[in-house]
Amino acid sequence: MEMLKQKFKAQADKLGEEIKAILKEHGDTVIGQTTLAQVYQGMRGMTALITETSLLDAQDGIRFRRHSIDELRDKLPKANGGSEPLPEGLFYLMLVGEIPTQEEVENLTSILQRRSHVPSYVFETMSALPKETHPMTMFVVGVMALQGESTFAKKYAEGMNKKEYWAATFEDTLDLIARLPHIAAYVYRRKYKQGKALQPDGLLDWAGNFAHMLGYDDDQFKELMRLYMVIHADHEGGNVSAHTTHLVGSALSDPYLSYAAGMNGLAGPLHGLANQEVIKWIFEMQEQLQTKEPTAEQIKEYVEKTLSEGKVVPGYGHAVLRKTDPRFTAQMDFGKKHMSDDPLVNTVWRIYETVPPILQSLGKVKNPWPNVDAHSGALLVHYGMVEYEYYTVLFAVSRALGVLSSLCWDRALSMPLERPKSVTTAAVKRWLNKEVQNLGD
Ligand SMILES: CC(=O)SCCNC(=O)CCNC(=O)[C@H](O)C(C)(C)COP(=O)(O)OP(=O)(O)OC[C@H]1O[C@@H](n2cnc3c(N)ncnc32)[C@H](O)[C@@H]1OP(=O)(O)O
Ligand SMILES: O=C([O-])CC(=O)C(=O)O
Repeated sequence: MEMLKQKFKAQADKLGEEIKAILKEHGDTVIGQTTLAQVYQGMRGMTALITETSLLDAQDGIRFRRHSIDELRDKLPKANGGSEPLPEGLFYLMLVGEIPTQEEVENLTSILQRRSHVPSYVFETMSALPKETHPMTMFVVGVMALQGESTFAKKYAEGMNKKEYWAATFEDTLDLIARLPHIAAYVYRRKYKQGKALQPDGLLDWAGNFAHMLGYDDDQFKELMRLYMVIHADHEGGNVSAHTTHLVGSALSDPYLSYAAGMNGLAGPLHGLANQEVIKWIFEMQEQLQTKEPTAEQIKEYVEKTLSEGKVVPGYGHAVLRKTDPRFTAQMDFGKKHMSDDPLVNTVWRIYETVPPILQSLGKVKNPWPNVDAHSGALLVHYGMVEYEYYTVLFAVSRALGVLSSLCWDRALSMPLERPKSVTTAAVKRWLNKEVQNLGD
């Protein structure tokens, strides 16, 4: 742990110096223009954030420290006998910018195991909620219950020096990542498995143990969990969950508060909740059509019905991507390898052939291609995890790796309070009518 922490600090000090030099020489350089449409329409395409852990290309998709998903699947260390990357390795990569060795990943796995204890009051807090509570709500309540454990919050209350913020954030990050699978597994077991919690297996890796605590001991499911935890971890800084975590963290809210805030954003249907919406939508289609494998023609009609009811087709479209999401493709590859004759997985692939031309024909959808959420549920259902309301919790556990390593960077680089300017439409009108010189006067 000390080695990883020192390595991170050394990288952060180096980058901090480079940023100082960049700002000294180029601080006044204009990087783009902002239009009124962008301000009114969700700030699409407006470069306004620095996030070190990953970068999204509209055509090629996400790269983590310049490594594509295919490269990660190839280069990151694997579990014994496995072929999918270990998410601990990706976390290491996002933190320090280097692909770790097998030994470095194994060390990180054991550090996380040692920090994974969750106090019983956290489970008691979650169990006070009615069983019907949405799993994401239970999960975030669990995270919030744990907030009293924050090293950052304790040290801040004791008068911590600014120079120590990064170290306290680092401690909280490791603690929280170590504990999240336990909180998440508790939610699943309580809601769907009569509250029968399963003991962790200290010999397993972080994702393998998570699968085990959920109650899925199939080796292939463990492999799926490793892949799932890698591909959902980060998507640069502007997505709702990453941006929210960063924004809330900028007020020096501790990592527990910041992560919980971000996950409330992930729980929205246009963001992470879309994965549950996809399977719900497909199950409803199967029920309405009375078939497990609808034809392309039947899917087309169902899509048109969805659109005519003023709803979006879940799992399709993206705010940045303009091609099929490589996270979709990675899951398709996993499906072809392990379950190519599964009817639900085949339906997902048939939807992929059917939906893009329909969305394209609307003339307004900027990206008619599938995103990560279009595929994930069908793989989970294959192994028996049919409780789709739970899926976003898996996403949330994975997303912790990205947003929390980013939060470490935020504090190590002394990122300031985020506070952009807003204006009213009345102010916009005054400015357009030339009644005032500057927008916002
Ligand atoms: C992990 C993730 O967060 S990935 C995204 C998960 N979300 C989904 O899959 C939900 C379905 N998709 C969507 O709602 C959108 O594509 C979003 C939210 C992802 C992106 O939104 P935007 O950047 O605003 O998309 P875009 O600029 O293409 O929107 C233009 C129009 O097309 C519509 N559109 C976009 N995607 C879809 C879709 N999948 N189905 C139907 N209509 C769509 C928009 O609703 C909008 O319509 P409007 O002008 O009548 O309001
Ligand atoms: O990038 C986005 O806006 C949404 C997304 O796919 C993610 O956060 O994984």
